[in-house]
Amino acid sequence: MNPVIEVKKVSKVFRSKGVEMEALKDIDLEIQRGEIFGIIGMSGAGKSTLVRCLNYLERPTSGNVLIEGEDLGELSEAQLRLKRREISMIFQHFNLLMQKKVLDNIAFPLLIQGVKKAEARRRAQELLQTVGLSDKANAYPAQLSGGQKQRVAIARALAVNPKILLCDEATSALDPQTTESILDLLQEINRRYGITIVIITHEMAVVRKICTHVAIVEKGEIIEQGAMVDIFNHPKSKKARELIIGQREDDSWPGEKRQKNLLEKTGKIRIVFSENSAFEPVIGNMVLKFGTPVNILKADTKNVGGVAKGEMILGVPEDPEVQRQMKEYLSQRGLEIEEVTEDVE
Ligand SMILES: Nc1ncnc2c1ncn2[C@@H]1O[C@H](COP(=O)(O)OP(=O)(O)OP(=O)(O)O)[C@@H](O)[C@H]1O
Repeated sequence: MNPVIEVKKVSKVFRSKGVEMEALKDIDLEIQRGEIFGIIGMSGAGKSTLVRCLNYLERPTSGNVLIEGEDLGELSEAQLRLKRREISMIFQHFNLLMQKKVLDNIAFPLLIQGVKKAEARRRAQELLQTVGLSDKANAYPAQLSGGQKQRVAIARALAVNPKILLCDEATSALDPQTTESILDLLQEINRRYGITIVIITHEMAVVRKICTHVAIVEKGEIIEQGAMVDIFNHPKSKKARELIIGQREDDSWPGEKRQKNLLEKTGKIRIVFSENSAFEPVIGNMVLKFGTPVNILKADTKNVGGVAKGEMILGVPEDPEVQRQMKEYLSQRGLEIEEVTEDVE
C-alpha cells in the first residue's frame, strides 16, 4: 500500500527583493496511514514550510508531494481543492471565526462544500459531543478558554472527514494540563477514526507523549527520522541530541559524562509494588514511552509468582513536567508513588 504522505526530493526557495532563501532542501519523507508523526526542529528550521507543502498551501520549488499515491503537482486547481478536503489543519492560535457561534464555526466548512444547513448543524452538534463541548454550541469563541477553542478547531477540522490532520504548534499556546487533554483528544481521534496526524512542535514532551514517528529538521534538511522511541533513545547527531536532551555538548558524548549529568540532575521517586500493580515490565516500558533513562537508586523487591512486590527508588529527570507524567504513568499501573526528599543511601 502507498504511504499516506510521500515527500520526494522537495525543495522550497523563497525569493524576495532579489534575495534567495532555501527553506527546504531535498526533503524525503514517508508517513504511513495511522501514524502520529512529529516534525521537530529549532525555530526557522523549516517545519512550517514543510507542513504547508503537504497540502500545497505552499508549492514546492522542486520535488513531489504525493497523498495516497496522487501527486499534488499534477492536479488542476479544482482537483487540488477537492484533495485538500482530505487534509485538515489546526493552528496555534485556533483561527476561529470570532463573530460566529461555536456550532456555526464547525458547520462552516460543510456549508462551503454545499451541505444543507440542517445537516451541517446536525453533524456539527455530533462533533461537539466528540470533543466534549456539547454545552457550548451557542457560545462565541471569546467566551471559551484556550483549550476549549482548540477543541472547537479540532471539531471543525474533523467536519469534512479528513484522512490527515496537520497540527501546527497546536498546543504551544496552552498550559501543560490543557496540552495534555488536547493530546489525549488527538490520540483518541487517531485511534477511533484512523486519521493520520502530523504534528509540528518545539515541545519534546508532546512528541514523547503521542508521536509514533518523528523527523528532525535542521536548516531545511531532515537530519534524522524514524520511530520516536529509537530517535529519542538514541539520537545520533549532535543537533538531535541538543534538541531532545536539551543541552549543549561537545561533539563526543562519553557515557560517563552522560551518567554524571543524569545523576546530578535527577529527582527521586519511591514506588511501591503491591497486589494491584500491573503485570508488565513497568520501568522498562516507562523508559521506552518517555524516551529518557531512569536510575534505580535502591530496590527492595521480590518476585512473587511473577509479580514484583516491595519498593524501589528511582532517579528521574529533573524536568517537573516529565516527573509529573512519570508519576501519573506509574499510578495508572497501580503503583503507589511518593516523592523522596532525603538522600538515598
Ligand atoms: N514567505 C516567506 N518568504 C520568505 N522567507 C520565508 C517565508 N516563509 C518562511 N521563510 C523563511 O524560511 C525559513 C523557514 O521558516 P519556517 O517558518 O518554515 O520555520 P519553522 O521551523 O516553522 O520556524 P518556527 O518554529 O519559528 O515557526 C525561515 O528562515 C523563514 O524566514
